[in-house]
Amino acid sequence: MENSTQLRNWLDDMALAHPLVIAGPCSAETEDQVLKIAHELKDTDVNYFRAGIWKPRTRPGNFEGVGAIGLKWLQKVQQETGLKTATEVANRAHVELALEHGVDLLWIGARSTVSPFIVQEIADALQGTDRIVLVKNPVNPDLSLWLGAVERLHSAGIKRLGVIHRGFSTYEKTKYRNIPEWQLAIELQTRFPDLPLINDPSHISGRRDLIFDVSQTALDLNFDGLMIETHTDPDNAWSDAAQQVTPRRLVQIMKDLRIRKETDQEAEYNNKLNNLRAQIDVIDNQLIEILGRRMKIADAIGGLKKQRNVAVLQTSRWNEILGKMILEGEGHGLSEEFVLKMFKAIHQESINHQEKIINA
Ligand SMILES: O=C(O)C(=O)C[C@]1(C(=O)O)C=C[C@@H](O)C=C1
Repeated sequence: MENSTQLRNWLDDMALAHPLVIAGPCSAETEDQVLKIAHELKDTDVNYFRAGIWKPRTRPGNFEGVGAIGLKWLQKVQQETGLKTATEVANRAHVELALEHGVDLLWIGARSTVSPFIVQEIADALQGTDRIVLVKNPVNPDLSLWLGAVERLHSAGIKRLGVIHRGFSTYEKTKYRNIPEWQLAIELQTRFPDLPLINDPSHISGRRDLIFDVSQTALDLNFDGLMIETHTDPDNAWSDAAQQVTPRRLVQIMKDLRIRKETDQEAEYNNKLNNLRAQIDVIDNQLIEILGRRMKIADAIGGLKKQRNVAVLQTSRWNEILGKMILEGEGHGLSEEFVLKMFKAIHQESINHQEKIINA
């Protein structure tokens, strides 16, 4: 699959004055609940009403969705509010039922995207559909797996495609439920600049107080839309209670978000920008040159260690460097996270250099 401006036709055709908004409860619970939320979202920026019908849960025994009856409630949403509808599909039977019930947008969840077998089954069932199909990132940060799923749908003749960034599972304790790894979304945009990219701040955050900031970051990174879980009584939701917001809060979020344009033609802005970029170019070249010099010294250390048969990894020296550099970084406005990442990469490169020398 190649990038093509046609990939964004379905989104451009909507001619929206704001990012695409998909909102609604994590799960459809009852007909009343679905319709109540939909009516509250009717005259807002919301374009698609979402509700989970089949819920993939981490452990059995939790609420696993109301099943096919919920699709009838989504039809009522269309009739009563004029909102288009969206739901997750995870196998052929889900696809067939969703298509039969006129669901306008279908998405493949993170736990399905990891399995090429499941994705292929869904692609085959969707063959040639004109519905919009979005692919959530796989739970692990694997861009090829994510794009591979999109490719399977593309090969099945599905033209109205897009992706949803919902963050990635991690063993580490962080403030997020699923860490965003924004670099991956940036790389995806570099490879497929025209593939519509939606952010799911609800699953990244896992808690409602982070949703605004995650959404703003997404818009600052040129995302095309947001999928935000919305419930009239979030605390008593049957699934994902902590991360859902009320329709009122959603409206406020949309009002407060600053929507940025991709670029600006104004002369003075461009002059200043070019000047600053020229400064960055000079510094980037210096960085590369200086890192090259550091590696030459590492090579010399490798030579010394070879003579004396000493191990490459020197943990205490390494910890000493890290501690010093974190403090140094702080003084220059650099976060600990960044300094750690950067020095881990430098250390690894240094080890690779020495490995070559010591084993030559
Ligand atoms: O000081 C050393 O012994 C090195 O090999 C250099 C260096 C580094 O790049 O700073 C690399 C590997 C060691 O684990 C510690 C530090």
